[in-house]
Amino acid sequence: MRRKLAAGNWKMNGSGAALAELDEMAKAASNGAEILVCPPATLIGAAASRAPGLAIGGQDCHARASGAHTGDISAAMLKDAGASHVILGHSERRADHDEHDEDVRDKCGAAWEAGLVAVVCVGETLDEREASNTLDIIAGQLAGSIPDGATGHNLVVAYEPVWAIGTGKVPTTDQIGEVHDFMRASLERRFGPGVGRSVRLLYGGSVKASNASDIFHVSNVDGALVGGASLKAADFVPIVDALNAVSH
Ligand SMILES: O=C(CO)COP(=O)(O)O
Repeated sequence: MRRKLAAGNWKMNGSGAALAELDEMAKAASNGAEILVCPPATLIGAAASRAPGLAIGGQDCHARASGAHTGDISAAMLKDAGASHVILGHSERRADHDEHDEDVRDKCGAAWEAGLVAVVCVGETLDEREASNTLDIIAGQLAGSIPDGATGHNLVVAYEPVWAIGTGKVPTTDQIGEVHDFMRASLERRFGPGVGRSVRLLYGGSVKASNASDIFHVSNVDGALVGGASLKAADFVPIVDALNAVSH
């Protein structure tokens, strides 16, 4: 059985005052699903101290352990600050920082070296979907962004269609199911059935309380990676509740 995971990506939002939101989120953490919050790096230490019942993650790490990389943060530093997870290869990093699959793969290796769980993001653009290239894009990103050595403990994969992020547009449940079943089969083929079946697969892109339940009933959806609706406990906790209400 894969433990369900509700993950929040705060992106570049939140100052110290936002940490109060974690208190209500932490209360929801005893009901089954694991809850992961990835605040800006400046808040990781305080978030981890304030809400020990939540998993706390970074939103990126450098591929190297240390060195002359001004402004960057290593995986070991995230771990030292209290993080247990790190989001890697988010489409905003791929677009804004010119990150490619090889970069994500190197960062993933660094995350594992530091003992962090990597939440590797994949997803097609609207042009790619309209050209019927979605599964090819996902196959390439999975193969290129995940190093050998994945396990159900060190890897989570998030399917985030770029066109669904922050837009209010959500794929149909059939479209989500097609990609998630495809990702499951790809992981089983590459890493073997045991590992392939144990890696958790999240859907991300305009998840809200109103659509969460339908999404969580899709096969091979083990949870969500939530952006805007993870900033406030009043929005995020109902999503966690919807996840806990699903029995598959
Ligand atoms: O990018 C996302 C999470 O990583 C999704 O963002 P939204 O939930 O705001 O669409």
